[in-house]
Amino acid sequence: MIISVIGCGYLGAVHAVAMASLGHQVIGVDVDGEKVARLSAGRAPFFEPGLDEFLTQVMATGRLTFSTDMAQIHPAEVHFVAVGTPQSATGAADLQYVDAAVDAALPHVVAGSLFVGKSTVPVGTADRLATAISPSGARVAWNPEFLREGHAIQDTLRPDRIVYGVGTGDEESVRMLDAVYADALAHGVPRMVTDLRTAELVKVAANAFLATKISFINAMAEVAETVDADVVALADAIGQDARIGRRFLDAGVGFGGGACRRTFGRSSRAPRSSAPARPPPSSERSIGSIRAAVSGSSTSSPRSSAT
Ligand SMILES: NC(=O)C1=CN([C@@H]2O[C@H](COP(=O)(O)OP(=O)(O)OC[C@H]3O[C@@H](n4cnc5c(N)ncnc54)[C@H](O)[C@@H]3O)[C@@H](O)[C@H]2O)C=CC1
Ligand SMILES: O=C(O)[C@H]1O[C@H](OP(=O)(O)OP(=O)(O)OC[C@H]2O[C@@H](n3ccc(=O)[nH]c3=O)[C@H](O)[C@@H]2O)[C@H](O)[C@@H](O)[C@@H]1O
Repeated sequence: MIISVIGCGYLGAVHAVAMASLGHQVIGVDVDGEKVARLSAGRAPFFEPGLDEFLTQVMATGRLTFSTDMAQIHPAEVHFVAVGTPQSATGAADLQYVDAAVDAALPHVVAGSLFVGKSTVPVGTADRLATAISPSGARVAWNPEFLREGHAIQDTLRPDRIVYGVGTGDEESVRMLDAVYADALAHGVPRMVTDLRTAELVKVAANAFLATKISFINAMAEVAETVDADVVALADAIGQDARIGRRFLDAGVGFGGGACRRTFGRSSRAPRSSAPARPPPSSERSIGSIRAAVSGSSTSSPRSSAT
């Protein structure tokens, strides 16, 4: 297939090279000329193990190019939107880059092509974009990304699941995404088809759950410290329970990754030096933070404020 990737940062650059490695023709577009120049020279603008070598190898096939010129996306059948959605001052995701990218792309897309959102967005974003995009004859799907930095290539080529959020009865988008992900699907990667809102919420829920695990083990670390117990042994022991699992149960200074912070705000735990211990985030605060991430607002309910 012919694919465009709009936004070639961490997610987009890895996605672009991974898709081209599978035989797709890929054009990556970014507003950052320096980033495009580096990628075009086969050098990643960030460190990800193996990415420079992978880029060089795939670019030699002629199937992968990068540009700052949005007009280059014209022949693409599928446009992945992978621009940043940083946390704004209110705690909500800032969607200005998503909106600007779609606005810039629209004059160049052909009827029947498909916008596929990969950026992490508040619920309702895809519906809103679909309204703006439909006059062009293009459609919208949401395909959240779960890659881990440091394992980004492997996670992109062989994710543990693929989620397609599509509009009601939109079989054509499913067919097109199946063609994009044919290799992973042929290797047994599970794929789930949901509505647009569920796909957006799946991503927020996954990050919220991971943040909850870290917050929990950090709270247990404080308890363990108080009673002179060993939190690592504790995590090993409870992690043996298949219902709990050992992963994401390493106590530390609290979650600091971009996505977990976007869901929950600041770090879940102060450094040990800030004793006395303070309680973990209350369920009330956690749910409030999830609401903000879901709705794009720190105060309103998910349904009422989704945009
Ligand atoms: N980095 C990660 O591990 C993961 C990121 N995500 C989500 O993916 C999205 C992107 O994240 P990253 O790649 O980490 O961000 P990033 O900041 O590395 O990359 C974003 C890119 O978008 C470009 N951009 C901004 N406006 C543009 C426009 N109008 N047209 C074209 N390009 C434009 C920027 O120049 C930048 O290169 C975010 O929503 C993030 O939450 C989701 C899963 C994993
Ligand atoms: O949506 C996203 O963008 C990404 O969000 C998270 O990634 P991220 O928030 O960037 O950071 P992680 O590397 O997952 O780690 C979060 C933080 O928690 C800490 N952590 C992690 C695991 C653990 O057991 N304990 C712990 O303290 C890490 O050291 C790190 O500071 C998810 O792990 C990714 O799968 C997801 O794709």
